[in-house]
Amino acid sequence: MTRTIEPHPALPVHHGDPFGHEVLEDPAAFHGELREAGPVVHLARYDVYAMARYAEVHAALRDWQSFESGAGVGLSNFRTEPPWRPPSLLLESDPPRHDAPRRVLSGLLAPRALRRLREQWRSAAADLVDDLLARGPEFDAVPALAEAFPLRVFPDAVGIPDEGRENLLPYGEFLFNAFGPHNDLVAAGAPRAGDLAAWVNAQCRREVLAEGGFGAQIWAAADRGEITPDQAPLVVRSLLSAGVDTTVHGLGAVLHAVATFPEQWRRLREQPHLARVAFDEAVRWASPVQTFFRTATTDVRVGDAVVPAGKKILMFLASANRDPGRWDDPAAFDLSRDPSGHVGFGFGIHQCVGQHVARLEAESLLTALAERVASIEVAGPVVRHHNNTMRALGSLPLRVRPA
Ligand code: HEM
Ligand SMILES: C=Cc1ccc(C(=O)O)cc1
Repeated sequence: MTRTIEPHPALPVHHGDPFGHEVLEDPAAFHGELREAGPVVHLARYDVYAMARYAEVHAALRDWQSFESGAGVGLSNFRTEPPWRPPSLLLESDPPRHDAPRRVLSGLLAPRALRRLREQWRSAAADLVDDLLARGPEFDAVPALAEAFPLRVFPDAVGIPDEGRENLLPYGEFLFNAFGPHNDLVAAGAPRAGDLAAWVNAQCRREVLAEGGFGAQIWAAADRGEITPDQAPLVVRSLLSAGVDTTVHGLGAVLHAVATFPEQWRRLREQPHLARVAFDEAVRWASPVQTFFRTATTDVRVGDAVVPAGKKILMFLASANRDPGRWDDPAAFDLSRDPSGHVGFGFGIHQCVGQHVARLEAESLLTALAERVASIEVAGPVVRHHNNTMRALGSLPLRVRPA
């Protein structure tokens, strides 16, 4: 007999739609309403619970036992409806199933393991920026840099074939929309989802993966018994799922930030070592990954309220990253701030295992730009691209003045 739980009387209710175009275009007001309403708010439209303050989001991300990922980290509950693709062994798993795949990727994607890529990625960034500047001082940074650089370096690092790489961005686009409700964004991508998923799955097979790439290294971990051969393709799939669209929108965010705050670009040029902190500050400022869900494993008390077992909790990472209770002047992109502690890469056992890859991509591109470009300014309308989970730019027209 299913229990019909009415939301707890101490629980504020919000009737807005976090996945509607109004909020996706500019979520700041909605986030502010949720933070002011209380530590947890019932979103009546979807019968889910929202956490938008830094303190609760941070605490819930740490408490994987009360707030599990194994029922999916989207609106859909894997325990009541079939997932659209086999669940991830990292993102959509909890310990103990989560442990070995996580350990394997943590090793492969650790800063010391990425040192072999530094020189290659730096020169790839330099070539990309040289070619771009040779074509003139004005360009749309989304296709020219934010998309072009990850696609130039990451698929090769994984070791997938050249054929069909144009499927990577649309696959990620659909995946991140699919964490939300079946709205117009999911409907638009649904016709191609099966083919895109089939192509991605085919790139995870041992025989197509180039020697020395992350993919081949994952299969080698299976040979060593660190994961099973059945798990290996799914772990490769995690890289192809999480490793492209996220960095595209992370780079878009940092380019948007330095063009919007030109005095910060000047600081970065004076102190090039700030490239890394600039990226983390941009991830805090924009939160390319805006939200993820968890599922309550028991009736969980949050403040005076109780989130009933089995209910979904929407964690507003972007709101936590701009919570005035945690950050001074949160809407400012400021390189003198210490952004550590931001939840743009999550926190706890599921914290982004690819964050060092993302940081190396950003450091490579920002360094190449800082050496060649004296100033960057927005040169036209900045157009947002709506996605149920990601904060993304459709177009970022920039004008640069060469150094
Ligand atoms: C700016 C770029 C990126 C952002 C903002 C980002 C954000 C995140 C966030 C918020 C999570 C936590 C998910 C959760 O708690 O449910 C996460 C997990 C993850 N990320 Fe990233 N990510 C980025 C780049 C990457 C890259 C480049 C890779 C692969 C090379 C990657 C692979 C993963 C994987 C596999 C997980 C799941 C980890 C686990 O569940 O143990 N991410 N990422
Ligand atoms: C942060 C997004 C993300 C998406 C997919 C996966 C996965 O498929 O494991 C992991 C992280």
